[in-house]
Amino acid sequence: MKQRSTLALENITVEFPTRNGLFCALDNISLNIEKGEFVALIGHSGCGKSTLLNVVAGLVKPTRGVVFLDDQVVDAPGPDRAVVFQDHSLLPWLTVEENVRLAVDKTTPGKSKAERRDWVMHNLELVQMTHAATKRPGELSGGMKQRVGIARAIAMNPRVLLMDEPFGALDALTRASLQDAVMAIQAQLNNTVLMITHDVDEAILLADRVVMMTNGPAARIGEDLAVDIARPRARLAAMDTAEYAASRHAVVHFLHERYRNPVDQAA
Ligand SMILES: Nc1ncnc2c1ncn2[C@@H]1O[C@H](COP(=O)(O)OP(=O)(O)OP(=O)(O)O)[C@@H](O)[C@H]1O
Repeated sequence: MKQRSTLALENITVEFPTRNGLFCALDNISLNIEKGEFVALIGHSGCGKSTLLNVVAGLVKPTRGVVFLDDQVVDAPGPDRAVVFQDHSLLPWLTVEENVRLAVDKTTPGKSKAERRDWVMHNLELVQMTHAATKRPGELSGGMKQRVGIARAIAMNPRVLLMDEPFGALDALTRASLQDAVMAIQAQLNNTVLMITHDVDEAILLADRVVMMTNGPAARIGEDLAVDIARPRARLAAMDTAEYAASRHAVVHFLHERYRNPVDQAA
């Protein structure tokens, strides 16, 4: 029998009850992600990306279908799947260090206090935030808060990192610097990642595969594109490759020709 992928979504359908009856958001979606793979999920607003990520996070129960993580059924939130949201969701009354330590305390109960502190600082170092360890979120820029959110997620040592538009609220330069940080961390830790983005360049630069969703209702996976650009990927050099241009063309064609934004179509 064929072995299941590390993360296996099998025939996921999500229907939401609404005042006008059932609304089918996702229709029979199957997706396999291997250990260490970085998958970007892209599609127009409202197609169902967050719903799919929330199913994997255990925050939305599928109407039909099953999610397996290392062959175990996933049907509730758990520390094996850390989520980074667009809004960093740090606790404002705790320092940077305390915010990360909260997650570490929950997920590594066996470690001594000193070990946990070292682990917190190690993860802050990965996102280059040790200098701000004693600051509170209110004293940080948006990009810095998002770095701490990423440190908190990876400090949980999750089997899968789920990112829902993690850089969506940042300006272009800060976004680029965070993308570089995530690529560096990925190269070091070999995380398994599912990331939602609206940004074609971000998807291609970061991901091993770009999974494109059709417009809802009843969204499906329209195309699953492997991005064959060698790693490590230096931004400018990667963008100059023929593979980058071909991948970009495929995604733009999908989003703006085959499955145009339903808002534009209605105009
Ligand atoms: N709890 C709910 N009840 C009813 N409908 C819902 C619910 N949650 C989501 N939907 C609908 O399901 C569809 C998919 O929503 P979802 O938030 O997953 O889309 P998305 O692709 O993440 O959008 P965006 O890119 O704008 O964040 C939308 O039409 C949305 O209105």
